[in-house]
Amino acid sequence: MATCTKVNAEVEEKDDPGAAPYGNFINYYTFNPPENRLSLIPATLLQDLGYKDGHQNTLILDVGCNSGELSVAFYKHLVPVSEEVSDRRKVNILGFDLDEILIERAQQNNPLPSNITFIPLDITKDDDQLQDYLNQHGSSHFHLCLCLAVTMWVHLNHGDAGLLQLLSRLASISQHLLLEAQPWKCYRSAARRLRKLGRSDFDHFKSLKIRGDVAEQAREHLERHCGMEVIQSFGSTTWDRKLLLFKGR
Ligand SMILES: C[S@@+](CC[C@H](N)C(=O)[O-])C[C@H]1O[C@@H](n2cnc3c(N)ncnc32)[C@H](O)[C@@H]1O
Repeated sequence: MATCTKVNAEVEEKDDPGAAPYGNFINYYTFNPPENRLSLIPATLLQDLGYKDGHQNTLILDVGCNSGELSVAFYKHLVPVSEEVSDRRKVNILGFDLDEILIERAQQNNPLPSNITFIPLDITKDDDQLQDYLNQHGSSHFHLCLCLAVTMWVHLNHGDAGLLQLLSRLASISQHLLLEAQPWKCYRSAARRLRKLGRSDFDHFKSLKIRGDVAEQAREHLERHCGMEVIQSFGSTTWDRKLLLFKGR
């Protein structure tokens, strides 16, 4: 319990979470630094998934990348600076977020613009940009998709159907999916924060049928309806959230 509540307390002090109804906190990485997740993910992940030896081009998608710090740190974690330039060219990340200001910051601070691209995009809207990116890179899918700390925001703002559509869409364009779903206690905290600010509740909070163990229900959907299966669990983050790796069957 402590982790989520602590974070929420910090958020309440540092900025106005009511102004971040999509989880688009302006200083997210000051209270959840990339290391919190990266310490659980092996630096050999791409080799482990069979992507580095002779693979032409490895494409990674970072869903809801906020200001891009985790995308950059993830890239550096998996592709060490010491590697040959030709190897670096083979791994590309596309990070996107619905918040254009966060994406501008990500673009301005991007240390590897030939490998990492940031674009503004709302995943709940039909958009050709992901397909365009895949076409440009001559691939029919992303090899690895990161969906970290995003599911709750799509769920609260777009309901059960929105959450399931998000998972289905990501499964349809990814070979592997690394998922960190926020647990139910975070939903309650997010809704409480909004109420405390005198704003109306998230549109869907009270009517959600997917509640309780959200990560488990996300897993069931991916396995039963999207042709994916869990191949690894990287344990739980310091915020008590599971990091699950799925693979398309
Ligand atoms: C809590 S932050 C997590 C950032 C990052 N994924 C991480 O784990 O470090 C959630 C991010 O998801 C973004 N987001 C929420 N709904 C989205 C949507 N429909 N499309 C794209 N981004 C979205 C928010 O703007 C926010 O930056």
